[in-house]
Amino acid sequence: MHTSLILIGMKSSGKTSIGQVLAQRMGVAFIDVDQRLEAHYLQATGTQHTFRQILAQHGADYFRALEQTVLRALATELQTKRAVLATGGGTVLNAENRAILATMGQVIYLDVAEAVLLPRIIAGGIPAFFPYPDDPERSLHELLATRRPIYLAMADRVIAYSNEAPEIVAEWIAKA
Ligand SMILES: Nc1ncnc2c1ncn2[C@@H]1O[C@H](COP(=O)(O)OP(=O)(O)O)[C@@H](O)[C@H]1O
Ligand SMILES: O=C(O)C1=C[C@@H](OP(=O)(O)O)[C@@H](O)[C@H](O)C1
Ligand SMILES: [Mg+2]
Repeated sequence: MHTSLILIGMKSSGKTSIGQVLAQRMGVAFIDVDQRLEAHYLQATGTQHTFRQILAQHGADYFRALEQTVLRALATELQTKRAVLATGGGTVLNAENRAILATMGQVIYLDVAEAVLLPRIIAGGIPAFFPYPDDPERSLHELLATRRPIYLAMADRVIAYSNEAPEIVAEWIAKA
């Protein structure tokens, strides 16, 4: 079944915020890979941690393995359920993850300029995966240089926006 909408894009591009609004508007379930990862971690360890804490404490390899486990389970779940799925910014870096996402539905890339992303990311706190913690601008620039071609190649649709509210962007996605 190819009816779910999959949101991909850089950290703070609005996948979670827009996805929630979009799912409500469409009357379908909202699923966030990072939230599922937190739930999986809680079940496995008995400890309640945010996805940021899991990444910071256990490192990227552990985080990516957990993310893939969650995605494999979601592939089965979305065979019988229509949803808006918000991925994490790095979910599509893995080839198997990309193949799984492609089976789930229409992939939408939220393409947001660096100048818009940077203040959002700084406001949220520099993520553990940024290569230069003291230079978020350079970190973001390098990450986007690597990731943007992957996001573009994987996307069925590209939604470019800058400071429009999640409600507005959700409306564009739902109407097109
Ligand atoms: N359209 C938007 N306009 C302004 N701020 C936004 C918008 N979308 C998200 N944000 C802010 O950016 C941060 C990250 O948003 P989030 O939805 O978690 O993005 P993602 O899931 O892509 O990392 C949050 O603080 C959120 O309030
Ligand atoms: O870009 C990334 O590599 C990541 C983005 C995060 O999700 P959001 O893009 O929803 O913030 C989360 O999965 C993790 O911190 C890694
Ligand atoms: Mg998110």
